[in-house]
Amino acid sequence: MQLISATLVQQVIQPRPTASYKGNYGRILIVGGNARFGGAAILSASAAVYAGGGLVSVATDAVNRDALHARLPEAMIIPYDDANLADLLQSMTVIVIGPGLGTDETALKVLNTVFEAVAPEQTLIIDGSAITLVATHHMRLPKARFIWTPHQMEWQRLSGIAIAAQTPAANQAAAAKLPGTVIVKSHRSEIFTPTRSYQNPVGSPAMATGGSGDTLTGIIAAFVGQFGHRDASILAAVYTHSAVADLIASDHYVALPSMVIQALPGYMAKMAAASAND
Ligand SMILES: NC(=O)C1=CN([C@@H]2O[C@H](COP(=O)(O)OP(=O)(O)OC[C@H]3O[C@@H](n4cnc5c(N)ncnc54)[C@H](O)[C@@H]3O)[C@@H](O)[C@H]2O)[C@@H](O)CC1
Ligand SMILES: Nc1ncnc2c1ncn2[C@@H]1O[C@H](COP(=O)(O)OP(=O)(O)O)[C@@H](O)[C@H]1O
Ligand SMILES: [Mg+2]
Repeated sequence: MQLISATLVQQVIQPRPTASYKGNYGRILIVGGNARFGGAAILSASAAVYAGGGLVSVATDAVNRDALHARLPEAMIIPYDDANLADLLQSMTVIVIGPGLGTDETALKVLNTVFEAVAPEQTLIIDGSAITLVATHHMRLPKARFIWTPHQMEWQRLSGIAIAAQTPAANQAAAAKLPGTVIVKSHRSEIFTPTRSYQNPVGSPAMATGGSGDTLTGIIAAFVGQFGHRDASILAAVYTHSAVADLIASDHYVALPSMVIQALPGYMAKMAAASAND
């Protein structure tokens, strides 16, 4: 299993071309946030904006509108039960579904809408409640460029492998049965692409707080939106999430998701400058 390195991150995060605009950096839709877990969608969307996503929209429970606008005016909003959701989905580069979505009937309906609308060239990041829904309802998967981001319990539900039996070899075999890339999150997350496996060498228990995984989904979405859907973009996103948290944890006991999000543009500027100096 190969370790992800800072060098790879510097290769991925390049200075932006002068002649570019928001349309060059990805159209991202975050689908999630029910009445109870609105914060998860706000964190995911905030991470996508602060990690450089060009245009970020959120499909969420209507009750989250004011909080999202107040916290993140850069994001656009649509209620996730709006009849126009299917049309909006078709214009996206990257779709994240699951942070705070919940697992009730509304959530299942929203997930079905996304599965019906998604096209093969679109990136679909499946996280949180959406993983639990796919696992419990044994849902048929559409054609798309999948990225799965289960924590160990979600991975147990999806793969059938008990947490204690989640060895790299067992995880790799189960990941190979799923389309796309699987990120099995833990204190040392493992990333399985269709052909290779990697481990994230950074990160700490300062990240062990609700919302850390929601934040990761937004960073992955922004990196794929800006730097293309390739293994390097996904690996660099995983590393960046933890490396930023490590910087914060050097003088803070906890690296809260909101703190990580705030620190993303500064970290990315340093990586881009390092890549420009190579
Ligand atoms: N601010 C918010 O609105 C937040 C909403 N969240 C959302 O809440 C929904 C439920 O997600 P949860 O992950 O809380 O619930 P889950 O029920 O999916 O997983 C939590 C359960 O798994 C167990 N577990 C074992 N190993 C674990 C591991 N390595 N990591 C995490 N759990 C492990 C826990 O003990 C617990 O019983 C998701 O949609 C999620 O996105 C969470 O992200 C927390 C923050
Ligand atoms: N002890 C730890 N060391 C390193 N990273 C951790 C640790 N605990 C949690 N993380 C990271 O935090 C994130 C947690 O994701 P998840 O459980 O989905 O959070 P949530 O759903 O609450 O947002 C993952 O990226 C995981 O790798
Ligand atoms: Mg999660």
